[in-house]
Amino acid sequence: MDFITSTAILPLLFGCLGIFGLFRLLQWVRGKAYLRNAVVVITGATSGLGRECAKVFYAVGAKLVLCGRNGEALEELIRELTASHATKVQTHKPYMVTFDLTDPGAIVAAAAEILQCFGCVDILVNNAGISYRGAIVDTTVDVDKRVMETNYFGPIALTKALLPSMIKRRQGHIVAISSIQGKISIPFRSAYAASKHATQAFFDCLRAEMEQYEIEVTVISPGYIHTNLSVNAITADGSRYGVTDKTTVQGRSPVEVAQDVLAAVGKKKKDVILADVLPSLAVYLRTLAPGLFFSLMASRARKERKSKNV
Ligand SMILES: NC(=O)C1=CN([C@@H]2O[C@H](COP(=O)(O)OP(=O)(O)OC[C@H]3O[C@@H](n4cnc5c(N)ncnc54)[C@H](OP(=O)(O)O)[C@@H]3O)[C@@H](O)[C@H]2O)C=CC1
Ligand SMILES: CCCCCCCCCCCCCCCC(=O)OCC(=O)COP(=O)(O)O
Repeated sequence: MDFITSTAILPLLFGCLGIFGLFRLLQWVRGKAYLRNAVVVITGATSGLGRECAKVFYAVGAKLVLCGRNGEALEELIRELTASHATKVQTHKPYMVTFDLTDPGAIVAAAAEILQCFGCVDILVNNAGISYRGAIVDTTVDVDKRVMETNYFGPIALTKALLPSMIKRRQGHIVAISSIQGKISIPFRSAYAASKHATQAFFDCLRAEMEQYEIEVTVISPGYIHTNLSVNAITADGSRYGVTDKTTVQGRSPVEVAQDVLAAVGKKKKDVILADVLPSLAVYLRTLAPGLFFSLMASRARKERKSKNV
Protein backbone atom coordinates (compact mmCIF):
# COMPACT_ATOMS: atom_id res chain seq x y z
CA MET A 1 0.00 0.00 0.00
CA ASP A 2 2.85 2.39 0.96
CA PHE A 3 4.51 1.64 -2.31
CA ILE A 4 1.32 2.36 -4.27
CA THR A 5 0.78 5.61 -2.35
CA SER A 6 4.25 6.93 -3.04
CA THR A 7 4.54 5.76 -6.63
CA ALA A 8 1.04 6.35 -7.99
CA ILE A 9 -1.45 8.21 -5.81
CA LEU A 10 0.71 11.08 -4.56
CA PRO A 11 2.11 12.12 -7.94
CA LEU A 12 -1.41 11.87 -9.35
CA LEU A 13 -2.76 14.04 -6.53
CA PHE A 14 -0.03 16.67 -6.97
CA GLY A 15 -0.56 16.56 -10.73
CA CYS A 16 -4.29 17.20 -10.33
CA LEU A 17 -3.65 20.02 -7.83
CA GLY A 18 -1.12 21.53 -10.21
CA ILE A 19 -3.54 21.40 -13.14
CA PHE A 20 -6.31 22.84 -10.96
CA GLY A 21 -4.01 25.64 -9.76
CA LEU A 22 -2.94 26.41 -13.31
CA PHE A 23 -6.58 26.45 -14.43
CA ARG A 24 -7.48 28.89 -11.61
CA LEU A 25 -4.52 31.10 -12.51
CA LEU A 26 -5.53 31.16 -16.18
CA GLN A 27 -9.12 31.97 -15.20
CA TRP A 28 -7.86 34.84 -13.02
CA VAL A 29 -5.64 36.26 -15.78
CA ARG A 30 -8.46 35.99 -18.34
CA GLY A 31 -10.89 37.68 -15.92
CA LYS A 32 -8.50 40.60 -15.37
CA ALA A 33 -7.93 41.01 -19.13
CA TYR A 34 -11.70 40.91 -19.73
CA LEU A 35 -12.26 43.78 -17.30
CA ARG A 36 -9.26 45.97 -18.23
CA ASN A 37 -10.41 48.99 -20.32
CA ALA A 38 -13.97 47.63 -20.35
CA VAL A 39 -16.74 50.26 -20.18
CA VAL A 40 -18.57 49.30 -16.98
CA VAL A 41 -21.79 51.02 -15.88
CA ILE A 42 -22.61 50.60 -12.17
CA THR A 43 -25.95 51.78 -10.74
CA GLY A 44 -26.31 52.62 -7.05
CA ALA A 45 -22.64 53.58 -6.84
CA THR A 46 -23.23 56.15 -4.09
CA SER A 47 -23.19 53.66 -1.25
CA GLY A 48 -22.85 50.10 0.00
CA LEU A 49 -22.11 47.33 -2.48
CA GLY A 50 -22.22 49.63 -5.53
CA ARG A 51 -19.58 51.92 -4.04
CA GLU A 52 -17.30 48.96 -3.27
CA CYS A 53 -17.90 47.49 -6.75
CA ALA A 54 -16.80 50.84 -8.18
CA LYS A 55 -13.53 50.53 -6.25
CA VAL A 56 -12.69 46.98 -7.37
CA PHE A 57 -13.65 47.52 -11.02
CA TYR A 58 -11.67 50.79 -11.04
CA ALA A 59 -8.62 49.04 -9.60
CA VAL A 60 -8.53 46.48 -12.45
CA GLY A 61 -8.58 49.26 -15.05
CA ALA A 62 -12.25 49.42 -16.09
CA LYS A 63 -13.65 52.61 -17.63
CA LEU A 64 -16.39 53.34 -15.11
CA VAL A 65 -19.72 55.09 -15.49
CA LEU A 66 -21.01 55.61 -11.97
CA CYS A 67 -24.74 56.13 -11.54
CA GLY A 68 -26.86 57.29 -8.63
CA ARG A 69 -29.26 59.99 -7.53
CA ASN A 70 -26.79 61.85 -5.32
CA GLY A 71 -24.33 63.74 -7.52
CA GLU A 72 -22.24 64.94 -4.57
CA ALA A 73 -21.71 61.38 -3.31
CA LEU A 74 -20.63 60.30 -6.81
CA GLU A 75 -18.21 63.25 -7.09
CA GLU A 76 -16.74 62.38 -3.70
CA LEU A 77 -16.26 58.75 -4.76
CA ILE A 78 -14.53 59.82 -7.99
CA ARG A 79 -12.21 62.10 -5.99
CA GLU A 80 -11.42 59.20 -3.65
CA LEU A 81 -10.76 56.78 -6.52
CA THR A 82 -8.54 59.10 -8.53
CA ALA A 83 -6.55 60.12 -5.43
CA SER A 84 -5.47 56.55 -4.69
CA HIS A 85 -2.49 55.13 -6.54
CA ALA A 86 -2.60 51.62 -5.09
CA THR A 87 -2.84 49.85 -8.44
CA LYS A 88 -0.33 48.72 -11.05
CA VAL A 89 -2.69 48.77 -14.04
CA GLN A 90 -3.63 51.90 -15.95
CA THR A 91 -6.78 53.36 -14.41
CA HIS A 92 -9.36 55.69 -15.95
CA LYS A 93 -11.12 58.67 -14.37
CA PRO A 94 -14.76 57.57 -13.88
CA TYR A 95 -17.65 59.38 -15.55
CA MET A 96 -20.83 60.01 -13.57
CA VAL A 97 -24.49 60.17 -14.53
CA THR A 98 -27.19 61.13 -12.04
CA PHE A 99 -30.70 59.81 -12.51
CA ASP A 100 -33.54 58.20 -10.61
CA LEU A 101 -34.40 54.64 -11.58
CA THR A 102 -38.08 55.33 -10.98
CA ASP A 103 -38.05 57.91 -13.82
CA PRO A 104 -38.32 56.11 -17.22
CA GLY A 105 -37.49 59.27 -19.23
CA ALA A 106 -34.35 59.89 -17.18
CA ILE A 107 -33.22 56.28 -17.76
CA VAL A 108 -33.49 56.61 -21.55
CA ALA A 109 -31.65 59.96 -21.43
CA ALA A 110 -28.90 58.48 -19.21
CA ALA A 111 -28.39 55.52 -21.56
CA ALA A 112 -28.17 57.88 -24.57
CA GLU A 113 -25.63 60.07 -22.72
CA ILE A 114 -23.48 57.05 -21.82
CA LEU A 115 -23.53 55.68 -25.39
CA GLN A 116 -22.74 59.09 -26.85
CA CYS A 117 -19.83 59.52 -24.48
CA PHE A 118 -18.29 56.03 -24.70
CA GLY A 119 -19.72 54.60 -27.94
CA CYS A 120 -20.58 51.32 -26.20
CA VAL A 121 -21.11 49.62 -22.87
CA ASP A 122 -19.28 46.36 -22.18
CA ILE A 123 -20.72 45.57 -18.76
CA LEU A 124 -23.85 46.89 -17.03
CA VAL A 125 -24.04 46.19 -13.29
CA ASN A 126 -27.65 46.68 -12.17
CA ASN A 127 -26.92 47.10 -8.49
CA ALA A 128 -29.16 49.93 -7.18
CA GLY A 129 -32.06 48.87 -5.04
CA ILE A 130 -34.20 49.48 -1.99
CA SER A 131 -35.67 47.13 0.56
CA TYR A 132 -38.95 47.08 2.40
CA ARG A 133 -40.36 46.00 5.73
CA GLY A 134 -44.04 45.50 6.44
CA ALA A 135 -47.06 43.27 6.64
CA ILE A 136 -48.93 42.72 3.38
CA VAL A 137 -52.28 43.68 4.91
CA ASP A 138 -50.94 47.09 5.99
CA THR A 139 -49.03 47.91 2.82
CA THR A 140 -50.41 50.26 0.18
CA VAL A 141 -50.05 49.20 -3.45
CA ASP A 142 -48.13 52.46 -4.01
CA VAL A 143 -45.37 51.04 -1.81
CA ASP A 144 -45.33 47.76 -3.79
CA LYS A 145 -45.06 49.83 -6.98
CA ARG A 146 -42.22 51.98 -5.63
CA VAL A 147 -40.15 48.93 -4.75
CA MET A 148 -40.91 47.28 -8.11
CA GLU A 149 -40.04 50.48 -9.99
CA THR A 150 -36.66 50.81 -8.28
CA ASN A 151 -35.65 47.16 -8.16
CA TYR A 152 -37.31 45.77 -11.29
CA PHE A 153 -38.74 48.23 -13.84
CA GLY A 154 -35.79 50.67 -13.54
CA PRO A 155 -33.06 48.06 -14.07
CA ILE A 156 -34.92 46.34 -16.92
CA ALA A 157 -35.55 49.72 -18.61
CA LEU A 158 -31.85 50.59 -18.41
CA THR A 159 -30.96 47.12 -19.70
CA LYS A 160 -33.37 47.48 -22.63
CA ALA A 161 -31.97 50.93 -23.45
CA LEU A 162 -28.41 49.55 -23.68
CA LEU A 163 -29.15 46.15 -25.26
CA PRO A 164 -29.53 47.22 -28.93
CA SER A 165 -25.97 48.60 -29.01
CA MET A 166 -24.69 45.37 -27.39
CA ILE A 167 -26.59 43.24 -29.89
CA LYS A 168 -25.16 45.28 -32.78
CA ARG A 169 -21.63 44.60 -31.50
CA ARG A 170 -22.49 41.02 -30.53
CA GLN A 171 -20.74 41.79 -27.27
CA GLY A 172 -21.82 42.77 -23.79
CA HIS A 173 -22.49 41.56 -20.28
CA ILE A 174 -25.49 42.35 -18.09
CA VAL A 175 -25.19 41.79 -14.34
CA ALA A 176 -28.15 41.85 -11.96
CA ILE A 177 -27.55 42.16 -8.23
CA SER A 178 -30.54 40.26 -6.94
CA SER A 179 -30.73 38.72 -3.44
CA ILE A 180 -31.16 35.37 -1.78
CA GLN A 181 -34.73 36.77 -1.52
CA GLY A 182 -34.93 36.41 -5.29
CA LYS A 183 -34.89 32.66 -4.66
CA ILE A 184 -36.80 32.34 -1.39
CA SER A 185 -39.49 34.55 0.15
CA ILE A 186 -39.43 35.42 3.82
CA PRO A 187 -42.26 37.06 5.80
CA PHE A 188 -42.62 40.87 5.98
CA ARG A 189 -40.52 41.38 2.83
CA SER A 190 -43.27 40.82 0.21
CA ALA A 191 -42.51 43.80 -2.07
CA TYR A 192 -38.74 43.28 -1.90
CA ALA A 193 -38.83 39.50 -2.40
CA ALA A 194 -41.32 39.91 -5.27
CA SER A 195 -39.07 42.49 -6.97
CA LYS A 196 -36.05 40.19 -6.64
CA HIS A 197 -37.94 37.10 -7.85
CA ALA A 198 -39.03 39.18 -10.88
CA THR A 199 -35.40 40.21 -11.40
CA GLN A 200 -34.24 36.60 -11.35
CA ALA A 201 -36.96 35.57 -13.82
CA PHE A 202 -36.35 38.45 -16.25
CA PHE A 203 -32.59 38.02 -16.39
CA ASP A 204 -32.89 34.22 -16.73
CA CYS A 205 -35.12 34.80 -19.79
CA LEU A 206 -32.67 37.42 -21.08
CA ARG A 207 -29.73 35.01 -20.75
CA ALA A 208 -31.46 32.46 -22.95
CA GLU A 209 -32.49 35.07 -25.54
CA MET A 210 -29.06 36.72 -25.69
CA GLU A 211 -27.03 33.55 -26.13
CA GLN A 212 -27.24 33.89 -29.92
CA TYR A 213 -25.55 37.33 -29.67
CA GLU A 214 -22.87 36.12 -27.24
CA ILE A 215 -24.13 38.53 -24.59
CA GLU A 216 -23.52 37.26 -21.07
CA VAL A 217 -26.00 37.52 -18.20
CA THR A 218 -24.94 37.10 -14.57
CA VAL A 219 -27.45 37.05 -11.71
CA ILE A 220 -25.87 37.44 -8.28
CA SER A 221 -27.86 36.60 -5.14
CA PRO A 222 -26.16 37.80 -1.97
CA GLY A 223 -27.21 37.11 1.61
CA TYR A 224 -27.03 39.87 4.21
CA ILE A 225 -24.42 42.58 3.61
CA HIS A 226 -23.51 45.35 6.06
CA THR A 227 -24.76 48.40 4.10
CA ASN A 228 -27.46 51.08 4.31
CA LEU A 229 -30.08 48.80 2.71
CA SER A 230 -32.07 48.22 5.88
CA VAL A 231 -31.92 51.81 7.16
CA ASN A 232 -33.11 53.09 3.75
CA ALA A 233 -35.86 50.46 3.42
CA ILE A 234 -39.41 51.70 3.04
CA THR A 235 -42.25 50.60 5.29
CA ALA A 236 -45.94 49.78 4.77
CA ASP A 237 -46.94 53.46 4.57
CA GLY A 238 -43.97 54.50 2.43
CA SER A 239 -41.97 56.09 5.26
CA ARG A 240 -38.27 55.34 5.77
CA TYR A 241 -37.58 52.39 8.11
CA GLY A 242 -34.56 54.17 9.58
CA VAL A 243 -33.16 51.21 11.54
CA THR A 244 -30.07 49.16 10.79
CA ASP A 245 -31.20 45.62 11.56
CA LYS A 246 -29.05 43.16 13.48
CA THR A 247 -29.06 40.86 10.45
CA THR A 248 -27.59 43.70 8.37
CA VAL A 249 -24.91 44.51 10.95
CA GLN A 250 -23.98 40.82 11.07
CA GLY A 251 -23.88 40.64 7.27
CA ARG A 252 -20.79 40.30 5.13
CA SER A 253 -18.57 43.26 4.45
CA PRO A 254 -19.49 44.96 1.14
CA VAL A 255 -15.74 45.07 0.38
CA GLU A 256 -15.60 41.26 0.30
CA VAL A 257 -18.87 40.88 -1.58
CA ALA A 258 -17.64 43.36 -4.22
CA GLN A 259 -14.55 41.19 -4.74
CA ASP A 260 -16.82 38.16 -5.23
CA VAL A 261 -18.92 40.15 -7.72
CA LEU A 262 -15.77 41.10 -9.66
CA ALA A 263 -14.64 37.45 -9.73
CA ALA A 264 -18.08 36.22 -10.86
CA VAL A 265 -18.19 38.79 -13.67
CA GLY A 266 -14.60 38.04 -14.72
CA LYS A 267 -15.46 34.32 -14.92
CA LYS A 268 -18.74 35.11 -16.76
CA LYS A 269 -20.71 33.09 -14.19
CA LYS A 270 -24.39 32.73 -14.96
CA ASP A 271 -25.96 32.48 -11.51
CA VAL A 272 -24.17 32.97 -8.22
CA ILE A 273 -25.31 32.69 -4.61
CA LEU A 274 -23.11 34.66 -2.20
CA ALA A 275 -24.63 33.65 1.11
CA ASP A 276 -23.91 31.69 4.28
CA VAL A 277 -24.76 28.00 4.64
CA LEU A 278 -28.24 28.40 6.15
CA PRO A 279 -29.73 30.73 3.52
CA SER A 280 -28.09 28.65 0.78
CA LEU A 281 -29.62 25.47 2.23
CA ALA A 282 -32.98 27.24 2.49
CA VAL A 283 -32.94 27.68 -1.31
CA TYR A 284 -32.67 23.89 -1.74
CA LEU A 285 -35.23 23.26 0.98
CA ARG A 286 -37.74 25.50 -0.85
CA THR A 287 -37.36 23.27 -3.92
CA LEU A 288 -36.95 19.84 -2.35
CA ALA A 289 -39.27 20.08 0.66
CA PRO A 290 -41.55 23.10 0.10
CA GLY A 291 -44.01 22.06 2.84
CA LEU A 292 -41.25 22.13 5.45
CA PHE A 293 -39.92 25.44 4.15
CA PHE A 294 -43.41 27.05 4.31
CA SER A 295 -43.87 25.81 7.92
CA LEU A 296 -40.51 27.34 8.88
CA MET A 297 -41.52 30.65 7.30
CA ALA A 298 -44.92 30.63 9.03
CA SER A 299 -43.21 30.02 12.35
CA ARG A 300 -40.79 32.85 11.57
CA ALA A 301 -43.77 35.15 10.87
CA ARG A 302 -45.44 34.15 14.17
CA LYS A 303 -42.25 34.85 16.11
CA GLU A 304 -41.68 38.21 14.43
CA ARG A 305 -45.30 39.25 15.02
CA LYS A 306 -45.00 38.28 18.69
CA SER A 307 -41.72 40.14 19.18
CA LYS A 308 -43.24 43.28 17.64
CA ASN A 309 -46.59 42.80 19.39
CA VAL A 310 -48.58 43.07 16.15
N1 LIG B 1 -27.43 44.82 2.00
C1 LIG B 1 -27.92 43.58 1.88
O1 LIG B 1 -28.11 42.86 2.88
C2 LIG B 1 -28.19 43.03 0.53
C3 LIG B 1 -28.27 43.83 -0.59
N2 LIG B 1 -28.60 43.28 -1.80
C4 LIG B 1 -28.76 44.13 -2.98
O2 LIG B 1 -27.58 44.87 -3.20
C5 LIG B 1 -27.92 46.04 -3.94
C6 LIG B 1 -27.19 47.23 -3.33
O3 LIG B 1 -27.75 47.50 -2.07
P1 LIG B 1 -26.86 47.95 -0.81
O4 LIG B 1 -25.56 48.42 -1.24
O5 LIG B 1 -26.96 46.86 0.17
O6 LIG B 1 -27.76 49.15 -0.24
P2 LIG B 1 -27.48 50.72 -0.13
O7 LIG B 1 -28.74 51.30 0.42
O8 LIG B 1 -26.23 50.98 0.58
O9 LIG B 1 -27.31 51.17 -1.65
C7 LIG B 1 -28.39 51.25 -2.50
C8 LIG B 1 -28.01 52.05 -3.71
O10 LIG B 1 -29.14 52.10 -4.60
C9 LIG B 1 -29.36 53.43 -4.99
N3 LIG B 1 -30.77 53.72 -5.23
C10 LIG B 1 -31.81 53.48 -4.42
N4 LIG B 1 -32.95 53.92 -4.98
C11 LIG B 1 -32.60 54.44 -6.18
C12 LIG B 1 -33.34 55.06 -7.22
N5 LIG B 1 -34.66 55.25 -7.15
N6 LIG B 1 -32.67 55.50 -8.31
C13 LIG B 1 -31.34 55.34 -8.40
N7 LIG B 1 -30.59 54.75 -7.45
C14 LIG B 1 -31.22 54.32 -6.35
C15 LIG B 1 -28.87 54.24 -3.82
O11 LIG B 1 -28.55 55.52 -4.29
P3 LIG B 1 -29.00 56.89 -3.56
O12 LIG B 1 -27.76 57.44 -2.99
O13 LIG B 1 -29.52 57.68 -4.68
O14 LIG B 1 -30.04 56.54 -2.53
C16 LIG B 1 -27.65 53.48 -3.38
O15 LIG B 1 -26.53 53.85 -4.14
C17 LIG B 1 -29.43 46.15 -3.91
O16 LIG B 1 -29.97 45.73 -5.14
C18 LIG B 1 -29.83 45.17 -2.82
O17 LIG B 1 -31.12 44.65 -3.01
C19 LIG B 1 -28.81 41.95 -1.96
C20 LIG B 1 -28.72 41.12 -0.89
C21 LIG B 1 -28.41 41.58 0.43
C1 LIG C 1 -31.76 21.18 5.32
C2 LIG C 1 -31.80 22.21 6.38
C3 LIG C 1 -32.20 23.54 5.83
C4 LIG C 1 -32.42 24.52 6.90
C5 LIG C 1 -33.05 25.77 6.35
C6 LIG C 1 -33.49 26.63 7.43
C7 LIG C 1 -34.24 27.82 6.91
C8 LIG C 1 -33.60 29.05 7.40
C9 LIG C 1 -34.22 30.25 6.80
C10 LIG C 1 -33.16 31.21 6.47
C11 LIG C 1 -33.74 32.45 5.88
C12 LIG C 1 -32.63 33.27 5.38
C13 LIG C 1 -33.09 34.58 4.86
C14 LIG C 1 -31.93 35.29 4.25
C15 LIG C 1 -32.37 36.59 3.70
C16 LIG C 1 -31.25 37.31 3.06
O1 LIG C 1 -30.10 36.98 3.14
O2 LIG C 1 -31.63 38.40 2.37
C17 LIG C 1 -30.65 39.20 1.75
C18 LIG C 1 -31.27 40.55 1.58
O3 LIG C 1 -31.59 40.93 0.46
C19 LIG C 1 -31.43 41.34 2.80
O4 LIG C 1 -32.42 42.32 2.66
P1 LIG C 1 -33.24 42.80 3.96
O5 LIG C 1 -33.91 44.06 3.53
O6 LIG C 1 -34.22 41.72 4.27
O7 LIG C 1 -32.26 43.03 5.06
